[in-house]
Amino acid sequence: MSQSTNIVWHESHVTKEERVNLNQHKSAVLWFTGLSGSGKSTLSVALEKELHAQGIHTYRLDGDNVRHGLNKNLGFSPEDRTENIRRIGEVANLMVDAGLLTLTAFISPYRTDRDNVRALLDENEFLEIYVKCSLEACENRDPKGLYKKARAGEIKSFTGIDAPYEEPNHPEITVDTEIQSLEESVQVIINYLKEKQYIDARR
Ligand SMILES: Nc1ncnc2c1ncn2[C@@H]1O[C@H](COP(=O)(O)OS(=O)(=O)O)[C@@H](OP(=O)(O)O)[C@H]1O
Ligand SMILES: Nc1ncnc2c1ncn2[C@@H]1O[C@H](COP(=O)(O)OP(=O)(O)O)[C@@H](O)[C@H]1O
Repeated sequence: MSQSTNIVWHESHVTKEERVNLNQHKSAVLWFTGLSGSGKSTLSVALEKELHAQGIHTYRLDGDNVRHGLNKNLGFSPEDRTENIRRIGEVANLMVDAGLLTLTAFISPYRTDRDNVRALLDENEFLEIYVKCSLEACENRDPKGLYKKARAGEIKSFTGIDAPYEEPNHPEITVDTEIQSLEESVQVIINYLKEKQYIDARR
């Protein structure tokens, strides 16, 4: 990869802290990770709707706006998945700088890749949310019919079938979508954000 030289950082006259003060809530990344079909998209969409209704400035990154655009040159090899997550981490970092509660919904199967994104951000700005769901249940849901194709050998290197998924060791939040309803999972996350004062408990 080519490296740019002679690049000078130009400081902004509006800081992240000033943007956060204006918004009256903290900025951070809510990083959803889990198997395909575990509920990352469903949950992040529902959570964003709720946060928006409470006056929180949000943005959601997911396959639709990333793998069809910024990362459309990437596939599903281990190297491409790593690059996918690296770029998403950089974009999420910019969004946090912009003062947003940023929700990301990617399988992000490798612990090291997720930890590298965590390391990019300031302390307490990366909240790993493990969307827990057994492979069996994800496969039964199969909302896009992809597990069926993977089992038939039509899709290679499918996460959980013939590509790995590394569970988080110490996620800030775990939701189990086999046990909890969508509404319960959303409430667990909202409660965490209030308890840790990312958002005002009186909202
Ligand atoms: N080989 C393979 N493995 C896993 N997933 C596959 C694959 N091929 C296509 N898809 C579809 O792409 C979605 C996952 O993209 P991500 O960007 O989240 O993947 S990763 O984080 O880079 O691993 C994933 O979407 P979700 O079901 O929303 O997770 C699938 O719909
Ligand atoms: N408790 C739950 N939480 C989230 N999704 C659920 C739950 N129970 C069933 N589902 C269903 O599981 C599927 C999850 O799909 P999706 O959100 O696309 O997952 P992912 O983004 O992780 O691939 C959806 O069809 C959703 O309706």
